[in-house]
Amino acid sequence: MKEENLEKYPVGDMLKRLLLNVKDHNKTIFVYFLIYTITGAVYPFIAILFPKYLIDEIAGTGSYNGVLIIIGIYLGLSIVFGFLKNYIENLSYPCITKLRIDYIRDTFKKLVSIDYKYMEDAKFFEKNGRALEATSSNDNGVEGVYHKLFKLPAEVITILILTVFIGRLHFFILAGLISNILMGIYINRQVHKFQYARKEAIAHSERKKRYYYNTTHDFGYGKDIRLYQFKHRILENYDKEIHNYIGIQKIIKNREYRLGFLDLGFLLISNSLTYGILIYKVIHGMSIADFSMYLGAVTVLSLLLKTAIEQFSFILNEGQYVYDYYTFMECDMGEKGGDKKAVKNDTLEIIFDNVSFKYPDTDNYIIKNFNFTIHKGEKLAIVGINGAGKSTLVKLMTGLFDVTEGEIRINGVPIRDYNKEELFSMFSVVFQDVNILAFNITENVACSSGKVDLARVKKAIEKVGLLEKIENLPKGYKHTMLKVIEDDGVEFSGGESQKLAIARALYKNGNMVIMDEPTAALDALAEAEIYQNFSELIAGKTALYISHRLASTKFCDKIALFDRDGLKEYGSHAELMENRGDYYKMFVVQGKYYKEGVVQNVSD
Ligand SMILES: Nc1ncnc2c1ncn2[C@@H]1O[C@H](COP(=O)(O)OP(=O)(O)OP(=O)(O)O)[C@@H](O)[C@H]1O
Repeated sequence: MKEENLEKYPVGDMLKRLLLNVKDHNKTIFVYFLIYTITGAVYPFIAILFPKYLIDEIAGTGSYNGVLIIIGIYLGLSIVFGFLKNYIENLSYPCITKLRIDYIRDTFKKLVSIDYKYMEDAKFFEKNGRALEATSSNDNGVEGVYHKLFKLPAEVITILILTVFIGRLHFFILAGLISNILMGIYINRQVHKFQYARKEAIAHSERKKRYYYNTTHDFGYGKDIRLYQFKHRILENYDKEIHNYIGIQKIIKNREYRLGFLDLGFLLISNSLTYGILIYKVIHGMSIADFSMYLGAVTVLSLLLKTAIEQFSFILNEGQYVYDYYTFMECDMGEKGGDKKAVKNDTLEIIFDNVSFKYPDTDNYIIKNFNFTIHKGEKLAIVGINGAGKSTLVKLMTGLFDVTEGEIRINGVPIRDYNKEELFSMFSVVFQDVNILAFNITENVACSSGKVDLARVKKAIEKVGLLEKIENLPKGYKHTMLKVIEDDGVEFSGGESQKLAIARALYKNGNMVIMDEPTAALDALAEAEIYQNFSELIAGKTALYISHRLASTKFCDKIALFDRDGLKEYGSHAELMENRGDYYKMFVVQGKYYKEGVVQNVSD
C-alpha cells in the first residue's frame, strides 16, 4: 500500500466540531480550561526563577531570613499553582470522558437506525470499526484529542514566553531547539502517514480478530464449536490473524525505530549548541544565578516543546480518526427514508412493480422482473424450495433492503417515500430466526420499557400458550431473559422463543402480519393451535405466511409457489391441486410422508 493513500482532512473543521460539541454538552469544561491554562502556563516559571533568586540571595546578602523567604515563596506558589492545576485537570477528566461516552451513544443510535442492508455488509463493519476506534479508549481518538487540547494552550503560552526570553540571549540556542522540534514533527507525521496508509489492512485484520473473539464468547456457538470440533479451526485462524496483525505492527514500529535515529542526531546537535553557548557566556561574565536560570529555562523549553509537539502531532494524527468518525456519523445510511406516514387503521395492499433485486456486492439476481399484488385483507401463503427468495421478498417489502430495479408500493405509495420508522411500524413480523433480547419478558413482548399495556402483553402471551410458563417464573413478567446480563435470567427453548416472537408480533398489532416459518420449532400440538387460531391471530389484516409445511397453506386464501426462476404457480389451494403442477406434487409427497409416518407410528 502506498503512503500517498493518506487522506487529507480539514483539521480546522474537525476542531470546530469538537469544540461545538463541548458547547452543546458541558460548557463547564471551558471554565476548567481557562483556569488550567492560566495556572499551567505560570507553573513552570516558578521552578525556573527559584534557583536564580536563591543563588542571588546566597551570593548577595546571604541572610538566612532572605533565603527562607525565597524558599517559602517558592513552596507557597508551587503548592497553590500545582494543586490548582492538578485539581482542575482532575475535575475535567471525567467530564471529557463523558463527552466520549456520548459519542458512543450517538454511534449506538446510528447503528440501530441505519438501513438493514449494512448489517449484512462486511465492508460496512470495517468502516464502522474505524469510526468506533475514535471512541474506544480514554487515550486515543476523540477523548485523547480533547485531553491534549485541554493541556496544549497552557504549554504554548509558556513556550512563547520562554522562546522570547531565550531568543534574546542567543538566537542559535533557539534555532537548535526549533530544528530539533521540526524534526520531531516530521518524524511523527511520517510514522503516522505510514500507519494510516495501512489502516484498511489493520481494520480488516481487526474485523477478523473480532469475529473469532466474538464467536468464542457467544454462547450461541457453544454447542457447534464443541460437537463439531470447530475449536481447532477457530484457534488456528485466530493465531493466523494475530500473526498477520503483529506483522503489520512490526513494519510500522520498524519505520518508527529507524526514523528515531534522525531525531536523536538533531537532539544531540541542539543540546551541544545550548550548553556550548551557555558555557561561553559564563566564561564571558554571565553570573551563576543567570546561568542556572537560563539552563532551567532551556531545559523546560526543550521538554515543553517536545511534549507540545507530541500533543500537536497527536491531535493531527488522531484527528484523522475523529474526522473518520464524523464522516461516518454524517453519512446518510437511509436512517430516515421519506416523509410519508404509516397507514393508520387500515389493511395493506402491496404491489411489486417489475421488481428485480440482487444483494449488494453480488452479481446474481435473486428476483427478476417480478410483478405481483398482495391484496388488502388477503391471506397469502408463500411456498417454495430453499433459496428461492421467499425471505428476500419479506426483506424487500418491509424496507429492510431496497429493490435494485422497479418499485414496491404500499397502498399506492412507493415504500422509499415512507419514513423508515413509520414503515417498520406497519409490519408485525415473525422471522424464522428469533432474537430474544436480554430484557425482561414484558419488554421483549412490548419492545418497550415505557408505556406498556400489561393486559395486552398478557393476552398475547396467553394466545401463544406461554401463560403458565411465564407466570411460574419467580419474577413473572418482570423476569429477565437470557443469562448474559442476569445470572438467573431465563433461557427459552427454540419453540418457546418462537412463541414469544409471535406474541411480540401480536402485541405490536401492525397493519400487516408476516410470518416466515413461524412454527418451524414448534411441537405438533402448538403448531396445530397456531394454524387453528391463525385467523384470530391476524384479525382480518393482510397476512403473509411462509412455510415449508404445506398443511399450513390450506387456511390461506391464495398460495404463491416460487422456484429459483421466480413465481411458478399462483392460486387457491383447490385451484393449484386441480392444476396438478409442482404444488400438487409437493403436497402429495408431504401428505404421503405424513401418512406413512402415521401408519408406521401406529404399527410400532
Ligand atoms: N445477505 C445476503 N447476501 C447475499 N446473498 C444472500 C443474502 N441473504 C440471502 N442471500 C441469498 O439469496 C437467496 C435467497 O435467500 P432467501 O433467504 O430469500 O431464500 P428462502 O426462499 O427464504 O430460503 P429458505 O426456504 O431456505 O428459508 C439465497 O440463495 C441466499 O444465498
